[in-house]
Amino acid sequence: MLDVTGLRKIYRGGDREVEAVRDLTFSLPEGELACLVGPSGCGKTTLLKCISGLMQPTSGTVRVDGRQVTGPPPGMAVVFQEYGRSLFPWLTVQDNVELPLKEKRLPKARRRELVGEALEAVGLGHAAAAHPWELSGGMQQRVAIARAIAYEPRVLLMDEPFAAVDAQTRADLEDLVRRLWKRFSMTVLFVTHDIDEAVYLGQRVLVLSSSPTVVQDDVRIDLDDERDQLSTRSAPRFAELRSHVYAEIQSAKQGAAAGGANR
Ligand SMILES: Nc1ncnc2c1ncn2[C@@H]1O[C@H](COP(=O)(O)OP(=O)(O)OP(=O)(O)O)[C@@H](O)[C@H]1O
Repeated sequence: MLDVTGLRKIYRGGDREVEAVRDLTFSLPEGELACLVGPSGCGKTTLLKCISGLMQPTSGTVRVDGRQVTGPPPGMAVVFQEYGRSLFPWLTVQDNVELPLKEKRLPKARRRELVGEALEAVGLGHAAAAHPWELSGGMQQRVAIARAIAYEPRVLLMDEPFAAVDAQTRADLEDLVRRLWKRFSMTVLFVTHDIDEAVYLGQRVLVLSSSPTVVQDDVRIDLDDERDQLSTRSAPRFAELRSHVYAEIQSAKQGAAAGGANR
């Protein structure tokens, strides 16, 4: 469903060049939930911008469902970290969620149906008439998730979506993402700084090296599909997987400190 091949991105400004992403290749089959972790500044956001067609790579290709991405692809939705800036404060929750569906030119009755279903799915059916500034941070992020879901995406990209919410809300939102992923059968690429979050959520964790970036490791998460914040996180296998991913990230950082000698 998502194929990234030989992706390279160099930022150029004046006489300065930053090679943010060197050579990234990976594929996500339809319906997979994969997490992407890597040291700060390794190019995670750059990668997502290239996948979502917001930015052109310097070389390499991104394909969604076999079609090369040259602009925002149909059937893809993105949830960003900064929910406060991604919702329009002058629109109600209902209108925020409905806006992309108007762009899609769906008839009003269908729009209302999708918005209602998405808000119910994130537990905000009661808040349709509220404005974003009347909601807590966690609720605003659920509105952003509802807006993405209502769009009926086949591919959902999430860029550190829970970085700004408290730990309890974060755990609830993680479980929400897994429920929605199963219910709507989407392909999900979830970017996070948090190793525990990546292992808890993903079927697979892609570990990126430090900049300039390559895929350092691709870890299959062989935990039980039914996950639970208490029992999954206290399972011995969870601890093994998290230690493995942690060690990979440390080695990526050391590789960078020693002159970028990553694989
Ligand atoms: N517009 C830009 N112009 C020049 N350099 C940039 C630009 N955007 C990002 N970079 C550089 O590219 C590299 C990767 O940045 P990016 O934001 O993609 O990393 P990240 O992994 O998302 O970071 P973090 O985990 O800290 O959010 C960094 O060295 C950054 O300084």
